[in-house]
Amino acid sequence: MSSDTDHIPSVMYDNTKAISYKKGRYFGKGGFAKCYEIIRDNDKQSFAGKIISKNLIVKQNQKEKMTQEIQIHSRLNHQHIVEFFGFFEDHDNIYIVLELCKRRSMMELYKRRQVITEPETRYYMNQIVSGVHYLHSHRIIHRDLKLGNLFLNDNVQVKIGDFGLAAKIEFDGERKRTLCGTPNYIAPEILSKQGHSFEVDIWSLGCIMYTLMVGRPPFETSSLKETYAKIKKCDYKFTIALSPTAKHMIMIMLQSDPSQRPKISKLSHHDFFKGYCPASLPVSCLTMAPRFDKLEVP
Ligand SMILES: CC[C@@H]1C(=O)N(C)c2cnc(-c3ccc[nH]3)nc2N1C1CCCC1
Repeated sequence: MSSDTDHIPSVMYDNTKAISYKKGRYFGKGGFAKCYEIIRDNDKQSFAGKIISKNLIVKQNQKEKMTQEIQIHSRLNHQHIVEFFGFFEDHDNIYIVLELCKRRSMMELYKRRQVITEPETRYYMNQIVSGVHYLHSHRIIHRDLKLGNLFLNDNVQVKIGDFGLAAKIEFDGERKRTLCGTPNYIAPEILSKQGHSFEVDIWSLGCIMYTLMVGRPPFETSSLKETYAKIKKCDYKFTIALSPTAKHMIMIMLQSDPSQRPKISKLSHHDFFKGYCPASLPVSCLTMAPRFDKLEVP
């Protein structure tokens, strides 16, 4: 609930770096945060600001989660991860300064297009897999990979964001037991509290690829309880014809047994990526299906 005690000033000061920002247009809510475009005064560069009222994070564990998100995100540096520019606070709020992704996220793309072509799916999955490979090689699990966290910049490049549920694997073989929050594409081992690790992100990637190519999430039903039952039984069907390699790639990611799912390093070599993959996509692809003249040689 948005309490009206939130006071978000029109000018925000980062006293540690002596930088000030002007508050721009409102983007919407992201968890506890109210999100705005913020414009840096000295060079007029625009950023995405995540502004969290201190009234909302009073409990110790909420403070710890906030610190964990900042601690994890601030150390990341990759072409397909949202850039983290810094954070600061004043009496009322905590401010997180992030890369502005002008084309918002793949959720908007999905809402406009419903389904996308195989070449487009290769283009997006290639970038998402590259970003997740970086995370896993730095022992970070994202744990909430979903279309709304896959941001798009003006060049239609994917940027993985929102590390609010992310965790660091501290030692080999560590299985996380708790997850405070509800991931959108939640893996079966989280539901059955078996302990979880990197494999949950592979499950989410399977859900993302299925949703992009079929036009709806694999386990969607009218109630959360029913959806969880389908996830536990791994009960999903392909209701439209996909190419054999696309179907195979989705199937190996959507396996109940986490140990059977491919590691992220293996995924990038899957046969699915051997088909035509555009080097870039025009912004028109966010609203209309493209026609690729380099169609696959039969
Ligand atoms: C700041 C939070 C979140 C985010 O993490 N990023 C990187 C982001 C970037 N550009 C945008 C952006 C919105 C409109 C143009 N760009 N939005 C971002 N969001 C949205 C804001 C509302 C929910 C999640």
